[in-house]
Parts: sequence; C-alpha cells; structure tokens
Amino acid sequence: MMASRFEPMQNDLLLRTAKGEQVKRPPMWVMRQAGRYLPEYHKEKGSKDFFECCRNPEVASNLTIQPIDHFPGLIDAAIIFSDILVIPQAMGMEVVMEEGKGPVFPHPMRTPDEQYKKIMANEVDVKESLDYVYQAITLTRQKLKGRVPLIGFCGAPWTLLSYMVEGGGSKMFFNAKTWIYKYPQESKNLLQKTTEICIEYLAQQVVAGAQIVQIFDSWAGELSAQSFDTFSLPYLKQIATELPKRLASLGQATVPMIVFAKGAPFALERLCDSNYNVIGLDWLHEPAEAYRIAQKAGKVVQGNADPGILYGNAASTTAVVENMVRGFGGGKQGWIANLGHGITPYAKPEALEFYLQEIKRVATAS
Ligand SMILES: Cc1c2[nH]c(c1CCC(=O)O)Cc1[nH]c(c(CCC(=O)O)c1C)Cc1[nH]c(c(CCC(=O)O)c1C)Cc1[nH]c(c(C)c1CCC(=O)O)C2
Repeated sequence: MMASRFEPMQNDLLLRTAKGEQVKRPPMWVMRQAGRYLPEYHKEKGSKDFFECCRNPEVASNLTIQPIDHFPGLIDAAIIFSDILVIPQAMGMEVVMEEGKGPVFPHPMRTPDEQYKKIMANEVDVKESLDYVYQAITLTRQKLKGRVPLIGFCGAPWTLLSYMVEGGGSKMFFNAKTWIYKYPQESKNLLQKTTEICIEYLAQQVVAGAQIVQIFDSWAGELSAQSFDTFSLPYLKQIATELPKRLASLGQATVPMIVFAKGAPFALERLCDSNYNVIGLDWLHEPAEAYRIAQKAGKVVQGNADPGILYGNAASTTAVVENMVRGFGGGKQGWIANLGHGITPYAKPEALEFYLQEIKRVATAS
C-alpha cells in the first residue's frame, strides 16, 4: 500500500548492491553531498539558520536533490538533508549551529546530575517530535520521481553521547571519556535510551519513504577496541537486529542497513559479525584488505578515498580511483563508491565531478 505512493525506481544500483547483487558498475554517492561546497546550497539556504532548513520540508527536500541535479548521471542516491543532532534535540537538549564553528550545545550534560535525570525520565515521542524529517522524506521521494533511492540516517549512540556531554566537536574528549570511565552505568543508561530512540526514528523514516539507512558513528575512532566493544558495538548491533523487527511490526518491508564507524579500523571485523548489510570505510582502510575481510563475511563495503584527494589534480585522483576500483574487486559486486568521510566546504564541485567520472570510467572498463 505504502510503496505505491511513489513512482517506480529508474536507478536501483544502490539498493541492489547493498543487498549483495551483481551490478554493471558501482553505485556512487558522497557523504555531505548536499553542502557548502555547492554554490546553489548557499542560494537555497539564504539567511536561514541551518536547523531552520532541516525543519522546513520544502527547503530540506530541495537541498537533498541539489547534488543529483548538479552531477547528472554521477550520483546514484540522495541522502535526506538533516543532521545527526536532531535526536539530542528531540531528547530535550538545545543545539545551535554556529556559522563557521559547527554545532554547539549551550547546556551540555557534563555530569550525571539533574539534567541527566530529566533527560532519562523524558518520554520522547519520536514520531511526533521529528515529524518534520518524515515530511521532508516523503516530499523528497515525490520530487525524486524514482530517479535515485533516498537514504535515511541517524547518529550512533556513542557519537551522540559524545556531542551531548562535550557540547560540540572536541579534540580531547575530556567529558565523553570522563563519562564512560567514571560513570559507566549512567553512560550505558543514556546509550540504551538513545539506541531505542534511534530504532524508532529510523523505522519512521522508512515508513515515510527512506529506502536504505546509514548509522554514523563519526567518533568511533576515539575509543579503544575494548571500549568500542563496551560503549559502541552493542548498541550498533542492537539497532541492526531491532530495526527489522520494528519494521515488521509496522507492516513494513525491511531495508538494507549501512554502518559507518569512522577512524576505527579495528571495527571492521567486529561489524562484519553483525546484522548490517554494508560496512562504511574511511581512508585508513586499504581497499583490497578491507574488501577481502568483508567478502569473507558476505558484507558489502562503502568508501573510501580521503576527501582531501579532491584538493589534488587529475593524476593524483586517477591513481587513488584505480587503486580503489582494483582493491574493491572491480566494482561490479560488493562495493558502494563514496569518499571516506564527508566532502568538505573547500572542495571544488569540478573535483568531485572528476572523481565520480573516473570511478565510472575505470569500473566500467574493468
Ligand atoms: C558528526 C555529524 C554531524 N552531522 C552529521 C554527522 C555525521 C557525519 C560526519 O561524521 O560528518 C550528518 C549529516 N549532516 C548533514 C547531512 C546531510 C546529508 C548529506 O550528507 O548531504 C548529514 C548526513 C548536513 C550538514 N550538517 C552540517 C552542515 C553545515 C551547515 C552549514 O553551516 O551550512 C551540513 C550541510 C553541520 C554540522 N553537523 C555536524 C557537524 C560536526 C557540523 C559542522 C561541521 C561542518 O561545518 O561541516 C554533526
């Protein structure tokens, strides 16, 4: 009943690859593909605040589609324009986006005090509080008319805890480390609560029209392997086992799931032993090595060039692409092409265009 709301898919490379199928060339998309490196992003955003754009389904859907229009035939998926920090907002924390600085929490959760107790006691109605995201997803699916699939996403519990207690980006992770090592039980309580919210949030995104989901554990690399096993992995795994069950209870078919644990090469084998279909790789991974490990486990990989290659030239880009295509088995099975992290505001759109063209050229020839 639900699926018929939208036009049939013209390009399902991403969905087929994520399920492990053979394809004629690798699907391509880029983390942060809708963003400040695109002149039309600034035009659409105007003087609006970042979260205002996220909360406006018309603006969010337009921003989501911009990279698909900018790079015709080169981008095989859209990712809904939003942010991982909408979950802390829904949990009752204030988050503002400071121009040129990034997200800031005016009242971070520095210790397990009254604020923590309040957040833990707060019953979050994810369906209602994040309704604007679901509206943006449905509107985007309608506007896409089946051109490419739409990706939904959320932040991983550990990465969200880091933001909630640090109050923004961090170099030292003093507060986040204090939490996990000094208050492990309270940390686990908060991680568990966040996990349950992530599951419901992703399920509602799928109900609204998201066709595949990605979980961003952007700060996984701050943890040791041992701490990752305690404070991140169990929650990531829980999301991957519980989301399909929740979708079934909503009468919804399951969708492929991507997990991206940045800066944590030790996480690859661990995540291969999970319910995720796709493991995102940053540039710390050697393509051939990572591909071999993932293939053995029946998992698809996604990635993984350093976004910094876009500051280089044609020769340096082609060299990286050739190594990736070769390493990832030629690109006709088991690999979703992306960068190893989000594209930066310093990248030129033409550099991204060349990167994508080269992947297409080399993979099609292989
Ligand atoms: C850690 C994280 C955040 N947000 C996100 C992550 C995980 C991915 C990652 O590791 O980068 C996820 C995210 N944020 C955004 C998207 C949109 C979809 C897309 O990928 O195109 C996605 C998937 C838009 C955004 N999120 C943000 C922007 C820039 C906002 C602006 O100033 O216009 C965009 C387009 C802001 C943001 N939001 C966040 C930070 C740290 C920042 C500031 C960093 C920066 O300045 O680039 C938190």
